[in-house]
Amino acid sequence: MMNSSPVAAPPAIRVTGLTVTRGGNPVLQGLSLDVAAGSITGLLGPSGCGKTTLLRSIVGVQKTTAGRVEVLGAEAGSAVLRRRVGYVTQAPSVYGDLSVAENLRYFAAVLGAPADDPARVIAQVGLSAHRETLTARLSGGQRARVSLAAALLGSPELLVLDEPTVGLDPVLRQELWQLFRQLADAGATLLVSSHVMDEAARCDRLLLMREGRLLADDTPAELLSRTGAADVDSAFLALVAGPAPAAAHTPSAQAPSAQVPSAQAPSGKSGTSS
Ligand SMILES: Nc1ncnc2c1ncn2[C@@H]1O[C@H](COP(=O)(O)OP(=O)(O)OP(=O)(O)O)[C@@H](O)[C@H]1O
Repeated sequence: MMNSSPVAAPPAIRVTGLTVTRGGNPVLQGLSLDVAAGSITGLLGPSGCGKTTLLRSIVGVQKTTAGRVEVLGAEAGSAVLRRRVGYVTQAPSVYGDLSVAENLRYFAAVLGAPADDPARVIAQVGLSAHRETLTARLSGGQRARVSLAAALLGSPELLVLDEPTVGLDPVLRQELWQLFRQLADAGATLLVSSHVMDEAARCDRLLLMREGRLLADDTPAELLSRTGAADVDSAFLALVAGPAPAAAHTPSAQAPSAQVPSAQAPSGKSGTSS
């Protein structure tokens, strides 16, 4: 007889027992989580809780002490992931002395992305009117969008975005979240960190972190109903005040693994560091 139960798609990211120490301090403490493919997952938590460190571990540029990080079925940082993962760091990593279009043409050439990709990604981030402007003359928010555009080159399957909406006005934030949704609808997986809790409602799933541990891994609706809170800010406070953090779930199956480190980073930064 055929088994009619649906087969769960493998997660885009699987983190198992991840421990990271930076400057002698434990920053991530045995973190386990899955990120579903084709969805937007928000990574939320107060400044210093370890969000960037987790994202760096996922793109393979962070030295880890223990545990395992698998991305799209390969070991985080594997060479095979170079064109499949886009990463936007908090600091825009583009050249100030090149125009927007020159930056994008340069990164497209480095990545071997299609020749018409620069124009596509410039339009996606709403910078077509500034394509010939020197990047150093752009506002902070515009520069951040050039960085985002670079990460969109080659249409990566996974986008890891570290606080992509910081410093943007509400209209631009809304437009970027619409873009994130379009990308997820087209099948991409997005992991987006933020400490703006009101962005949480735009995500399919939320990972709430505190002091290197996972406080919650829920949909926005589950998080609110579980805590009885009216918004994510209050839910976070309720969880902090609660008796014990929700246990981080342990993934039940292992995805296939692969080899060697290095991830697509617009700045061309590579290698791991503490
Ligand atoms: N290069 C480093 N050396 C030593 N400790 C570090 C280093 N970078 C970060 N840390 C420490 O690691 C911890 C987590 O930092 P991380 O940048 O991951 O936090 P975050 O949640 O992303 O914060 P924010 O929201 O402010 O960006 C912090 O306590 C920070 O002081």
